[in-house]
Amino acid sequence: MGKVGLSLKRSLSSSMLFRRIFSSLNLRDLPPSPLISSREFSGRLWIPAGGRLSDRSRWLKFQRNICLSSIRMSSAFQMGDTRRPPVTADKADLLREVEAALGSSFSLEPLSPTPNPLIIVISGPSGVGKDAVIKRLQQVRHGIHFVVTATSREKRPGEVDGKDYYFVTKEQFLSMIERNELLEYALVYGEYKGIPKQQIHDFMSKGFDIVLRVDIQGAATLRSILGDSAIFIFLLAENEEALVKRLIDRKTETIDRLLVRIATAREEIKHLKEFDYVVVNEEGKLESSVKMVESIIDAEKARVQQRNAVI
Ligand SMILES: Nc1ncnc2c1ncn2[C@@H]1O[C@H](COP(=O)(O)OP(=O)(O)OP(=O)(O)O)[C@@H](O)[C@H]1O
Repeated sequence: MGKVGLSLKRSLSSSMLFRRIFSSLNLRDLPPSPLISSREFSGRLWIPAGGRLSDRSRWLKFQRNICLSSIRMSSAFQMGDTRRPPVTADKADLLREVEAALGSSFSLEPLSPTPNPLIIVISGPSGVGKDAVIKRLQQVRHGIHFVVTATSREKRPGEVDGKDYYFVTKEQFLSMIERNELLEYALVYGEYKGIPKQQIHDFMSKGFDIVLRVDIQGAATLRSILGDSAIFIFLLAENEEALVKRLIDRKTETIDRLLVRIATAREEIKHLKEFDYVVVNEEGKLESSVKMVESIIDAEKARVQQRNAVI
């Protein structure tokens, strides 16, 4: 079958273009082509002579011709040509053509380096919701490891050894200090709390982000050890009353301990400016607080100058 060339002016709108092709070919009853869209036409299009296609096999042949001519057109497209390159139905063929023209194949290596694992320090006054936020964060986000803190305090109802804390005796804790196994430790309300180093090493080497939960005093110590290589997040309640109500609701505090925690919280809030971020954990809005922490982590992952925490 001979061929005639039909020159399509690029200035024609896409609807005009299609109307023109379809009216010349009498194809109104045929299904629309899955292979081409009117936007993809430019330059010269080849169609079978005669122009009347009445059955499906001829229609498919017609589509094939369009593809072939489109590939031919893409060969003619040269660097420096400001026209949009024609898009073929077979992207793989076009890709190979471009690679051949450049004389090298395209790399599949990521264009940006893999972000470093982060150390995220979450701190804030007692009862603000540190445990609650971290627990939920662990449920919704993969690739993070919450370092289980060792503590000499009594286990609270519902807490699980090795999951919430490593519950150890005071003697056991003191021997961990002696063996230099803790990144940081402190005596808080008469009880020891400390961060085992080994867990951080193990999980960072596997690419996990590390979440540490410490009180304000612990955060200050970690800042002196880690400097700007870690992210420091201060968790706050929306106001003092909400904070106290939360502590009362928890039913873990005697009135004396409550008073100590409130006085301490008032002092601790003054340290806010030493942190990188503040997240307000509003009453009944735990999910939003967790989302905010996630956003901070995501933004840190997108930093051009990555933090580089080394323990
Ligand atoms: N956004 C919130 N809305 C309502 N209640 C909350 C919210 N966040 C936490 N809580 C509740 O407040 C109480 C205190 O939370 P949590 O134990 O997590 O605080 P914490 O900062 O870890 O305290 P501590 O430092 O004393 O261990 C818990 O009963 C918890 O379920």
